[in-house]
Amino acid sequence: MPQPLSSALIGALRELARVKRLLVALDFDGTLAPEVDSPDAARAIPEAREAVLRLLALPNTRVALISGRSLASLIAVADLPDTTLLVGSHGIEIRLDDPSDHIRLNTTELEQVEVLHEVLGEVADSIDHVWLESKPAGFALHTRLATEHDSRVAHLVALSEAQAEVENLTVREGKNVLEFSVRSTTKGEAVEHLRRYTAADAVFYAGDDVTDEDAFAALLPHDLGVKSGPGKTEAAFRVEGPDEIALVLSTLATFRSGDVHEQ
Ligand SMILES: O=P(O)(O)OC[C@H]1O[C@H](O[C@H]2O[C@H](CO)[C@@H](O)[C@H](O)[C@H]2O)[C@H](O)[C@@H](O)[C@@H]1O
Repeated sequence: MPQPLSSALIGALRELARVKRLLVALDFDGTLAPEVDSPDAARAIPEAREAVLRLLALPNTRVALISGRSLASLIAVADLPDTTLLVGSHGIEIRLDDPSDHIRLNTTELEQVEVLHEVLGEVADSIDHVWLESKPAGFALHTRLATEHDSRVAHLVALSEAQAEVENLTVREGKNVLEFSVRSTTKGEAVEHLRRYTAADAVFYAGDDVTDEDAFAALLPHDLGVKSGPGKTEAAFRVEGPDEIALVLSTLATFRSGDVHEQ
């Protein structure tokens, strides 16, 4: 059962629902989907999925997922209609309305990915319950099931060895994960890109992790940011987790369908 939303948040959602063109941009893990031990097993809770489908069906309303996952992994776990705009790998991979667009790494980047694979693979192989998730432009070193000590060691060794081998590496820390990428983009840049692409008059963004802070920072005064769960944030509002995010999204869909009919 979700916690009720504050009246301030309900008021802000009512205001936001009135704009002509709205972009609803959402993080996936920890926001629509509760955290689980195996990334492949993560799914949006039914109420969140239902609310996303309602928003997707509304006119002048675009829905985007902006995730740290690779695009392929995001497509598999999100399982949403093709009208959903998708951003994977923290902004590196983008699937808009033309699905034929794919990330192409240059020769140097491809070599760097290979070096990273070797270095990080050795770290993962040598520490219990540490494993490597492969992405087109890098890797996520997962330590969720490792002991706290092993996790710290894995992060330290991986960081120093990867940085020694690959120049200008982008490193991001998430929940029980350290991510290495040979390209540098942020969820904030993704929000800006999607704002232009959809010609949105306002943006709603919800996210739970450190990398979502780039997206919150890219919001403008008339946009609305909602943080899912604990941790420092620049978002204007915070709710407890995916159950409450689902309620936020269904409230937005309800307001927006009313406002859309009045237009
Ligand atoms: O930007 P997001 O959509 O929040 O994706 C961030 C990372 O999510 C996945 O890892 C996290 O969720 C897993 C499933 O709940 C969990 O097992 C892991 O500990 C978390 O770090 C995904 O595997 C990563 O690639 C994403 O970058």
